[in-house]
Amino acid sequence: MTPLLETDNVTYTYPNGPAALAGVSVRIEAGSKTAIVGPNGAGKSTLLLMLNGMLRPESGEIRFSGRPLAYDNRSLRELRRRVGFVFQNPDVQIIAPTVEADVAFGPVNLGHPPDAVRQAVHDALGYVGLRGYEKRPPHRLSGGEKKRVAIAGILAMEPSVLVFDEPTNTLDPASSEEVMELLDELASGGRTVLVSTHDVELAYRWADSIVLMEQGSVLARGPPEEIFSDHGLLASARLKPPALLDLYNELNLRGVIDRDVPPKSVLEFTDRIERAMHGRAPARSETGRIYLCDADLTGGDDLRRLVEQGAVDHVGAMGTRAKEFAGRERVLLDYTYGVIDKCILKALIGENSLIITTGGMVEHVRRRIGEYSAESGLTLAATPVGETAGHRPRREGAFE
Ligand SMILES: Nc1ncnc2c1ncn2[C@@H]1O[C@H](COP(=O)(O)OP(=O)(O)OP(=O)(O)O)[C@@H](O)[C@H]1O
Repeated sequence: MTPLLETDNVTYTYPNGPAALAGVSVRIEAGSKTAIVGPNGAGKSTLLLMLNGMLRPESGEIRFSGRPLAYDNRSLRELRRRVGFVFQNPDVQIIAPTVEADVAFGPVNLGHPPDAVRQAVHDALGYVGLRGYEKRPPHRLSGGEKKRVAIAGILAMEPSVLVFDEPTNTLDPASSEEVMELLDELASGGRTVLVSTHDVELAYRWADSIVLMEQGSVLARGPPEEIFSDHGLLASARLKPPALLDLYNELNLRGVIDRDVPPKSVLEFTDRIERAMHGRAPARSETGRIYLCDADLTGGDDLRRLVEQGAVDHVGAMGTRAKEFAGRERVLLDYTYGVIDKCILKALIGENSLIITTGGMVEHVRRRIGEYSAESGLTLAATPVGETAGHRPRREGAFE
C-alpha cells in the first residue's frame, strides 16, 4: 500500500551549518502514530519541517499520497492545510492578540466564510478544552494552555496529518500527559500523528512505530518493543531503554518471566508478574465495576447521582471536554491520565470506578476493557452510565 507520507533519500544542509539530514528515507502509514526519536541535534525537527514543505530537500524526494511535493505557493498552501505542524515553542506559532483571532488565522487565510471560521474556532477550542478563553491574550496563558491554543489553530484547518515537534518539552508531567492524551484522541479519530521526541518513555508507551535517528541518519525503524529492546542501537543514539521494557527484559533474562509481548503499562506488567508467581492469572473472588460515562450524552444529574450514591470509589476523565464536564458538575477527579489501566487495576482488587470521556474515546475505552477481559479471562465490561432518554446530545464538533 502507498504510504501517506514518504521521504526518499532526503538530504539537507543549513546555510553555514552541518549536514542536518544525510539521506533519510521514511514511510508514514495513514492512521499511524509515529515517533521520530533521537538525541539533540539528530535531525528530527529538520525532517519534520520537510513534511509540510517548510524546508525543501537539497536532494531526494518527499511524496504525499504518492505524489512528489511541489513548492509553488498554491501547492504549499494546500499541503499545509493537510499536514498541520505544531512547533516546539508555541510562542513561535501564536501571532494574534486574542485566542479567538489566533485560532481563526488559518481558516481565514484559507478563505473560509465568516460563519465557517466561527464554527471552526468554536469546535477547535472545544476540542482542546479552551472554550471561554476566546478573548484572552495568548501571551498571558500558561505554557500548557499556549500549547493547546497552537494545537487549536492547526485543528481549525482540519488537517489529516498532525506533526508535533517535541510536544511535551517544557510542560509539567500533568500537562504532558494531557497533551499526549489529546494526541491519542486525534489518532483514534483517524488522523495520522507524528511526534519528534527524545523521551523514550513517552515514545514507547504512545507510538505504534518508531524512527530512530542520529546525526542526520535513520538508525532503525520498527515497532517500539523491537527498537527499544536493542541496547546497542540505543547506545549508538545516546538513549536509554524505557524503564518498563528494561525491567521486563532483565526479568526475562533471569528466567523470572517468559518472553512474550513486552508490557506497555504497569497493568500489563503486574499481570505478567502475577502469572509468573501463580503459574496462571490468580482467581479473583469479585472484580469491581467500571462505569463509562459519555460526557456528550449523559446528564449532569445522572453523573452526580452515581458519584453521590457512593457507587464508585475512583473517578477518572479522559480528554479535555470530559474534564470540563466533571468540573462543571463538581465531580472530583482521581485520575486524569493513564485512566483506563488505573481503573482496570482497581477493578482487579474489587473497587469500582467511573471513566468519563467523549467522542471516539468512548469506543476506545470499551474496546480496551473488552480486550483486557478476553486476555485475562475475567468478565470485566464497561457499564454505561444512564444516557438519559430525551437528553439531547450536544452538537458533535467537526473533529469527533
Ligand atoms: N536554523 C539552523 N541553522 C543552522 N543549523 C541548524 C539550524 N537548525 C538546526 N540546525 C542544525 O542541524 C542539525 C539538526 O538539528 P535539528 O534541530 O533538526 O535536530 P533535533 O534532532 O530536532 O534536535 P533537538 O532534539 O535538539 O531539537 C543540528 O546540528 C543543528 O545544530
